[in-house]
Amino acid sequence: MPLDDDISPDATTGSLPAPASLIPPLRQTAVLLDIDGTLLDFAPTPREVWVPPELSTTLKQLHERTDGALALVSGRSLNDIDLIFAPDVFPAIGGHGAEMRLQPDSEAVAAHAPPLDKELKRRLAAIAKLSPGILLEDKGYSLALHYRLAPQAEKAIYEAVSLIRAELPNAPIEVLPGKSVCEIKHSGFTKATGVRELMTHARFKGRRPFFIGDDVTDETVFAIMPDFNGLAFSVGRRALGVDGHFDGPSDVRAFLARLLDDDRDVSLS
Ligand SMILES: O=P(O)(O)OC[C@H]1O[C@H](O[C@H]2O[C@H](CO)[C@@H](O)[C@H](O)[C@H]2O)[C@H](O)[C@@H](O)[C@@H]1O
Repeated sequence: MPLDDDISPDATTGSLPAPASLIPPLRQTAVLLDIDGTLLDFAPTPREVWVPPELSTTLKQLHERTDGALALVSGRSLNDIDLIFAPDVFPAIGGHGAEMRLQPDSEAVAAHAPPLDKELKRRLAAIAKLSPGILLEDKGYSLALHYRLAPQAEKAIYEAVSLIRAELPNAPIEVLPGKSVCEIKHSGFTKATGVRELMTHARFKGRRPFFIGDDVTDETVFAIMPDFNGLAFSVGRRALGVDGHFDGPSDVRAFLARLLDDDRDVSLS
């Protein structure tokens, strides 16, 4: 079942060391950031999110100061990410690992993203008829059913998806529960597979990554950070195994801005 405001059934509260003290100099770091619920506050619908201008400035400076080793790691499509952050463009993993762009001016790679079967999509899309307020987000390779505006429909949505899923036991698809969203995507890729691939590329390779995320899908990335001697930070709650956590997106934004200041002090000393 979905975990609306929690990151894991095992999540606990409690304080952990202040994350800023753990981050190495930016020239040795890869900055990996989830978007919704981490960098940005939640909005009633996906298109209503707002990118504070100070955040744009911070991200651009972090991108520069890490020599390009900053990437957004999102469930959103690359196209959607670009619309939200326009006119800025950042390296990104989109669609939970379905797409990747290594540099702002490079072509997107969508190697892991066959389109969802049309008939399956049609059947899933019909679930939106269960209630007003259910929004469909079609990413091509996946379909998201948003119910933030129809919270009472959550159970019915998951039951309807389960029925369809049960009729297709061999279909290479999986159901991703998110925050007020149920997404159906091809199996075989996750945010973690995307990050593993990203970390083989020149600008990221050999750096010590840190990843900040708030959602269940971000836990796949938390789990692989030790493989890169990296650090994981959760948002909202303390997730299992993380190195620190933030109360909310505004704390993440303040933390990222502070990293720039702290790093400037290190460079000058
Ligand atoms: O991996 P993320 O970058 O955190 O993206 C996760 C999903 O984010 C978007 O949906 C969520 O944010 C919306 C805007 O605040 C909110 O209305 C919705 O309820 C949330 O689920 C996005 O629309 C999805 O495609 C992403 O998978």
